[in-house]
Amino acid sequence: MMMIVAALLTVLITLLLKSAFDAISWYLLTPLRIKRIMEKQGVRGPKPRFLTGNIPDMASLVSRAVSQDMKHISHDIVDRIMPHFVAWSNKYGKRFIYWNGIEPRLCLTDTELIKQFLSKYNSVSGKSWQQQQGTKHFIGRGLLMANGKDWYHQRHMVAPAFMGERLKEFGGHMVECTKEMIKSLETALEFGECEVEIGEYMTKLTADIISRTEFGTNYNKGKQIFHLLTKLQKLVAQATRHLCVPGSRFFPSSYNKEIKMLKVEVEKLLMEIIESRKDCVETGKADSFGKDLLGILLEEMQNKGGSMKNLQVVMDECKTFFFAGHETTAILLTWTTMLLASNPQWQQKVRDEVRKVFNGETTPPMDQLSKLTVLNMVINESMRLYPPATVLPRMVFEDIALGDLYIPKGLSIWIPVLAIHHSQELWGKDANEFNPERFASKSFMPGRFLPFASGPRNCVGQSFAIMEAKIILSMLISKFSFTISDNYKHAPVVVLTIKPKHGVQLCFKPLDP
Ligand code: HEM
Repeated sequence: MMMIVAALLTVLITLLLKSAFDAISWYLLTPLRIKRIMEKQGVRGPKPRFLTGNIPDMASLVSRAVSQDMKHISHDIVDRIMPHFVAWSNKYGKRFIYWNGIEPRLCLTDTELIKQFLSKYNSVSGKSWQQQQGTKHFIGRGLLMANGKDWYHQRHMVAPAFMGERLKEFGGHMVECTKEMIKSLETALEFGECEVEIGEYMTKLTADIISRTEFGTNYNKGKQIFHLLTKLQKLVAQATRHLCVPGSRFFPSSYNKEIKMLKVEVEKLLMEIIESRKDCVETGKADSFGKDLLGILLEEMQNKGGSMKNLQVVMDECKTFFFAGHETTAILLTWTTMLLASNPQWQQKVRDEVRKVFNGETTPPMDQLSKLTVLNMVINESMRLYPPATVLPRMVFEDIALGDLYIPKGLSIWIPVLAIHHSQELWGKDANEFNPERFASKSFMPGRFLPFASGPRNCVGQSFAIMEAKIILSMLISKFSFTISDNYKHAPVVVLTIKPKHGVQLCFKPLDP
């Protein structure tokens, strides 16, 4: 008996010692090692605090910078959105290191190194533990958060859904949903409302489009799921703030409990859709799982033997695509309409082009979308000035050599997309002006325009998003003219993506048919 107790105690003590060593290594030794290696190479940065690193400094700089609205519409917003980047790059130079909690991050603005890193080192870099943990209950290990072999497999599974004929089929959903949005705008105008907060319309529209793309005929249940996911996203964002406190994810806090409850509810609804699709195929009512994204994922799962693990991947993927594909596109559309409303000459140029390409049709001919080159220039300029994803963080999992830098395993590379997009050095003196003409020539420097990231791990939904933006904007602009309302207050802020704090109020006028 004594021997069993002694053996159990030994195991327990060994486990405790191992956990203590892992925690010390994770919270102290590894970060200090990285700091020393980077300092030897002349890369310095602000002094971190225990556990929270530079998070409190960032939070206070940002909250001061965005405390007031801007006096007028100016696109000179880097000081406002990334005051910490401006302060630290002025003090420590173009490359500096700062601490997101216990995670050291190397800020990199050198376009050549960025290009090299994103294209060459994809297989040894990815999403950090902190990023994965922060989104675990929300999007799980879907494509956006997967690493290594899992990422490779998932990417190859979903990529075909966003190419060629499949993409064109999704275009049909986009046109139908946009028609409904235009109808509701017309109804609002008939009731005498000429001022509209366009962000709300765009958010609803892109959510409708992604629900139909993912769930086809189960679209209404899809919308219910996405409503719950939006709630879940807000709670998860709150919980993420405490991730630097060891063990915080196990705290029985009210939001941790609510997160778990919502997750269960979302997955229950997803399972109902999946089970009904499987039933239809098994009973011969349908000969495939469907042509929507869920159908493609289920087909793939069946080919792989269909274990419970795969089922979890399918559910995580459905949640990921809603998250990654809906808010980003809504934001792009909201900023682009704001830019077109405040630049009437460009609005007219786009309208003239759209009329020529539509050639009397009320809906865009799918095979002619590539001819909307002026609109494409405007969309690019909008994403340059207001990139929905303002930063790209990637963790390095193996020691690598990047240009003249030796990057140790465990360091995250932090690419400040917004600052790069506004750099006068890279874009010229008018970097903060709206000038779509700069995109007239296709030969722009690689590494300086990164709205969709670049390299093998770029945005898999890029063509989908551009097609969606072209369809929505072309249909909108051929029906209405719009100007900025006097009530619009320019106040970009970052809440995950870069958003207008008070929305974008526009005055709409129907055009003669
Ligand atoms: C204007 C719209 C969009 C922008 C600006 C955008 C931007 C991005 C960026 C910057 C990334 C890389 C993120 C990172 O690795 O940290 C990304 C990845 C991703 N995006 Fe998008 N995106 C947009 C629309 C979409 C749409 C419409 C979908 C799907 C329907 C989508 C699905 C994804 C997925 C699944 C990933 C992860 C890809 C991977 O890791 O392999 N995105 N997006």
